[in-house]
Amino acid sequence: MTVVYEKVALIGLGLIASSMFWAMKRGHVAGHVSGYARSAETRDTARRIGLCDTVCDSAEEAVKDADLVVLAVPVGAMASVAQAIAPYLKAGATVTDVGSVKGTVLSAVGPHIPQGVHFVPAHPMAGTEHSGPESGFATLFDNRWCLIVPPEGADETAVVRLEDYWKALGANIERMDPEHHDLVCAVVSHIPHLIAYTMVGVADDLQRVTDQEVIRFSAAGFRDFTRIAASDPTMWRDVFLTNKDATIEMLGRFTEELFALQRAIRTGDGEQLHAYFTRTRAIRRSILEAGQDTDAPDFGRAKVER
Ligand SMILES: NC(=O)C1=CN([C@@H]2O[C@H](COP(=O)(O)OP(=O)(O)OC[C@H]3O[C@@H](n4cnc5c(N)ncnc54)[C@H](O)[C@@H]3O)[C@@H](O)[C@H]2O)C=CC1
Ligand SMILES: O=C(O)C(=O)Cc1ccc(O)cc1
Repeated sequence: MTVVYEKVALIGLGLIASSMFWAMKRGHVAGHVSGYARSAETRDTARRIGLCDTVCDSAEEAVKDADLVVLAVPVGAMASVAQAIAPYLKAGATVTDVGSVKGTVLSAVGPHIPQGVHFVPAHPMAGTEHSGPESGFATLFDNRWCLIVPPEGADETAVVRLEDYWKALGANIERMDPEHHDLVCAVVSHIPHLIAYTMVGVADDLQRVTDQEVIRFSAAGFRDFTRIAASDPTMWRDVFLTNKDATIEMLGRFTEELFALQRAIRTGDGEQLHAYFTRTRAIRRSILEAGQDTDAPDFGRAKVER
């Protein structure tokens, strides 16, 4: 495979950045990868496991001469990181991010990007409940979607180059506008996480009256919820704080449906329940047919060979 960017800088060295690094190495997608993480402990870990060609002690040093700068920090930290690196960006470079929310990133990061530097946000629709520099693996993005969300008037050559980069990491790409992105992600990712957090919280409350039975007898469905509810608290706090409108809107629809099902149970309307569950089963089948089933229970996924 050919090198898409000669020098790539990764800011934030967690699950997504480390997976990008291993995928870049696998496909020879970048000539040189530098990395920076805020904590000295993360930088030490990165050096120990060979994550990045150079681990820098400042963001300034990491982005120097970079053709692509990837912001891979929680959404709430994107703007301050962009502000800090702005004076050191090379003319003609591209800044991208991998944040789970796009409207806020565009409005908060965009103003910090200097003239002559391209800004092309992106969002890989792939992840796990694990975080940190040791959780990444090269195959994370294989056959998964990466949504590309260019601001109005973005340079087409820079956008296509970033798309080529994500394809080289194994992903399929699709362009979206930020409002649509945030609505779609509220449905397919953000609300499901909120529901998982709530279900596990309810079970934890109940545990106090059921003498550990929730843990002892937990069935597969509940275990799937606990996997999702083990996701990084900082990352998910930021997702809900920055995708407020779409999540509130979708949560409203969700509670309406929940009340409808509650009513069907109370009134003994088996037909309605059966019809509903038949419809949702078909959705699962269509996901499997599309080959997007990498979220099936697999508690050892992060141990996949890098
Ligand atoms: N975890 C997932 O499944 C997915 C996450 N994302 C997005 O990717 C981004 C990164 O997520 P992960 O790699 O999972 O997170 P992570 O928690 O594994 O890594 C985050 C990194 O950012 C650093 N960081 C945190 N606050 C910072 C700050 N204020 N300044 C500088 N560095 C800071 C941390 O030290 C760490 O190195 C987030 O914006 C998240 O929304 C996107 C797709 C999937
Ligand atoms: O682990 C899971 O089930 C996920 O849903 C991963 C994920 C988390 C956040 C994103 O913005 C995209 C994908």
